[in-house]
Amino acid sequence: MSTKISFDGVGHTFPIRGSHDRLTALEDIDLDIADGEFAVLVGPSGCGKSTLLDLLAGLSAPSSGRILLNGEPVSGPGVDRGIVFQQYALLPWRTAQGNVEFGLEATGVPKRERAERAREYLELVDLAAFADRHPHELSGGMKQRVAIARSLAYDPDVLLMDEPFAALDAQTRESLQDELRRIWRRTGKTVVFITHGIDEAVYLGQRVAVLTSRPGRIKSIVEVDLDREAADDIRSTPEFAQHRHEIWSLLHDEVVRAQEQEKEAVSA
Ligand SMILES: Nc1ncnc2c1ncn2[C@@H]1O[C@H](COP(=O)(O)OP(=O)(O)OP(=O)(O)O)[C@@H](O)[C@H]1O
Repeated sequence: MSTKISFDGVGHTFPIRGSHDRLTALEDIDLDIADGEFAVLVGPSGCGKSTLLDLLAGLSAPSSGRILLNGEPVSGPGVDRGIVFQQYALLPWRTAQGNVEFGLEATGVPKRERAERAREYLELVDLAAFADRHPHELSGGMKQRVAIARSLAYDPDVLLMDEPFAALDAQTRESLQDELRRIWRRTGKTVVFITHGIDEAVYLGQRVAVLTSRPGRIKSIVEVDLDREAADDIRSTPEFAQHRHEIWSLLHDEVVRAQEQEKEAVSA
């Protein structure tokens, strides 16, 4: 399968307030993601996951190294990448339909086609019946489905998801995980998904990249090899538990180190 995204020696630093030093958030990230792959990034708090996604989204430029999308350096945001954040970022004064159409307005899709396409993507996330509702009339899970529909409606190549289900209750999260896998299989998009949840990573990812504590580096990449047809409840199988434990073990030391870093930062 062809490579869709390449992180090639990517590093990123931020200025530290009141100091001439800089904080190294990411260091020497090398990672290739294939066209159509579902890649998950996990790592301790503050290790640079969101920074990595922002760089891929083109919201900022890496301090070192380069990021290639379809072989071309990322030089800014583009409609080839859809982003879904933890917070829904929906426009409160627009209906679900209006929110999905909003993404299409910027891309110059004619009005009638916008309405049709928004309808189609609301159907894809099972929300056609709620097209006329405003965000305050929707549950958290529904809002996040609208956000996913909005990102998919302008047909990006790549879907970037930064802890999109973190604010949801456990049942809603699991049903959205199923829905996302179904959408991914149906659309063939490349997905880069950030999470704190090990179960979520194993359930969703074809590969899970585990990052170190700050500065974030790739510690290990775990291939998730599950026979999803074999069990109704895949999360309770021994294979699932084995993958879960492998990632947990890789993360454990990094989380301890990240907590120490946090304590040092508070007492500095
Ligand atoms: N604009 C900024 N200016 C200065 N420091 C920043 C900035 N953005 C992020 N950082 C720092 O860079 C490091 C990485 O942050 P980032 O948000 O990418 O981590 P993360 O892994 O996504 O964390 P979490 O899992 O808690 O969301 C943190 O130490 C953070 O404080």
